[in-house]
Amino acid sequence: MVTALTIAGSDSSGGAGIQADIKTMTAHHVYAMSAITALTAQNTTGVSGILEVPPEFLAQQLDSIFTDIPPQAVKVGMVSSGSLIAVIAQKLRRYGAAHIVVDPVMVATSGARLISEEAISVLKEELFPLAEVLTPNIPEAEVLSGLTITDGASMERAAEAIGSRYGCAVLCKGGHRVKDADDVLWSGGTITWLHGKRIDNPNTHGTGCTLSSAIAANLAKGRGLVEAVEQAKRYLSGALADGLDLGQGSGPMNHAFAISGDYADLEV
Ligand SMILES: Nc1ncnc2c1ncn2[C@@H]1O[C@H](COP(=O)(O)OP(=O)(O)O)[C@@H](O)[C@H]1O
Ligand SMILES: Cc1ncc(COP(=O)(O)OP(=O)(O)O)c(N)n1
Repeated sequence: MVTALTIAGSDSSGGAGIQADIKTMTAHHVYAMSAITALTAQNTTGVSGILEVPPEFLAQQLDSIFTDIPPQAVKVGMVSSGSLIAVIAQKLRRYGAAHIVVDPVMVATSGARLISEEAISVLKEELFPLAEVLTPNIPEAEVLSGLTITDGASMERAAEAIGSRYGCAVLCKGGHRVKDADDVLWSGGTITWLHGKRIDNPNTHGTGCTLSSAIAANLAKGRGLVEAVEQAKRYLSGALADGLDLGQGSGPMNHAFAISGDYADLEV
């Protein structure tokens, strides 16, 4: 079975973070493993608390995983401190991890800040150079590139600036656009637009986590980057279009939209 690992924070409401990643990888028939960086007390209306794991314990989780079931791809999500990022980079290097997707999570939809200022510089120095692809949303791409993004051309410029600086591909996500949901991939000097119809659904909690873990699942299966991103976007759009409506704020998507869940006729 194809295997993948998510290194991210736990979302108690199940729509983002580790929970979204495991659901997404499972929906792709990929065996999902996790290394938890922090617990969040969170629901669809906001984040009320964050409890980071000690760096030594994150290291222990990563050693346990890599020495037993090596993942064929790794997704890195919320990592709030520089010391945790340094541990991740050291372990990914040591074990020669392949197909690393880094979602530079900074702020949740609800407005909660999920990374410290010092951690952003460690992210850039230690983790970005190991990544196959980074997946910033528009505000994150602005922070990382130092450019203002107002349209498709400036999304392309920001993706190129980040990608050429850190030597990896960059998917600048367009969920924060108004009329469409077009994302742009910059990879080795080539621009590929992934056009997405804007779905009229206010429940977008965890879209970024879901997209990045779907990309990791597809890379783990051996797909090339462009195809992995295209397939991931298709999955994300399906989960969003399913129209799940839970909670009082920006709710989660239906990660299981394509799974029947009916095993009555299964012969065992
Ligand atoms: N309303 C929407 N309709 C269709 N796709 C969307 C919508 N909102 C977000 N997306 C898609 O979800 C993915 C995550 O994007 P985005 O919301 O920008 O990331 P983040 O969750 O990190 O802020 C992207 O592929 C984006 O185009
Ligand atoms: C534990 C945890 N990790 C990440 C996020 C942010 O999720 P993301 O999909 O990037 O973005 P939003 O959907 O929240 O905009 C989170 N909330 N919790």
